[in-house]
Amino acid sequence: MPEPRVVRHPLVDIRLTTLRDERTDRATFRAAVRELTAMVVYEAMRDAPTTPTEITTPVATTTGAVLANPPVLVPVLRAGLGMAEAAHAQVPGAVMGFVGVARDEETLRPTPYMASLPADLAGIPVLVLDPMLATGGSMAHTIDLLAERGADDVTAVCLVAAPEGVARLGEAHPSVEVVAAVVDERLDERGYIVPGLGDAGDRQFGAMP
Ligand SMILES: O=P(O)(O)OC[C@H]1O[C@H](OP(=O)(O)OP(=O)(O)O)[C@H](O)[C@@H]1O
Ligand SMILES: O=c1cc[nH]c(=O)[nH]1
Ligand SMILES: [Mg+2]
Repeated sequence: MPEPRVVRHPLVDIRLTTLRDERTDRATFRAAVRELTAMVVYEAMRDAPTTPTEITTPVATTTGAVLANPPVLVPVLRAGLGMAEAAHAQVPGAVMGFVGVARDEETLRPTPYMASLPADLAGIPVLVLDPMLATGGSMAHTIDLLAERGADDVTAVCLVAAPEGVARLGEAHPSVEVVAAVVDERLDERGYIVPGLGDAGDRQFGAMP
């Protein structure tokens, strides 16, 4: 597995600071998730091949570009839902699939509850959207579902990743690339990323009763 690709930029750093700050309210947190997602998806698509296309401007004809192989976007519910619109805005032609998985906070194992994905993903780039890569269990489960459908070009697009999750993905799915806004220090004893930002789902949508 390649080293995770981290987006180094002051505009990334200031939004990460907003996300990390416990005083940030829900609406501001969601806005920072959207803004940061645009930047991380931009980086994740850096090497996407394009096909030349002839167009005419008001002044002259010229050669433009279209994506040769648009990706499928797969937000992981709930927290990844906050990334979906911003990622779609970057890649408007993308098809979107959905995976629902909640981590059992006792065992830290992923509990799947839904999947709505294209049946055949062979040869199609897939960007999985989840703000948090902690133990890596939720992402590994999602990529298992994609692999069952033939996916062979998967990128995990995260905002905050832990070294433990990156390592686990490297073992379970060595060909998967991780693109993140930051790789933090470690997990704590409850499986939370340190320093992290807390529970990304709760901070966007509220704690589940
Ligand atoms: O790498 P892991 O140890 O599996 O943890 C990461 C997962 O935890 C969070 O979701 P959560 O389970 O809290 O569900 P939610 O999005 O509904 O809040 C996060 O969005 C990831 O999906
Ligand atoms: O720090 C963490 C770990 C898992 N899920 C989150 O939302 N945050
Ligand atoms: Mg959560």
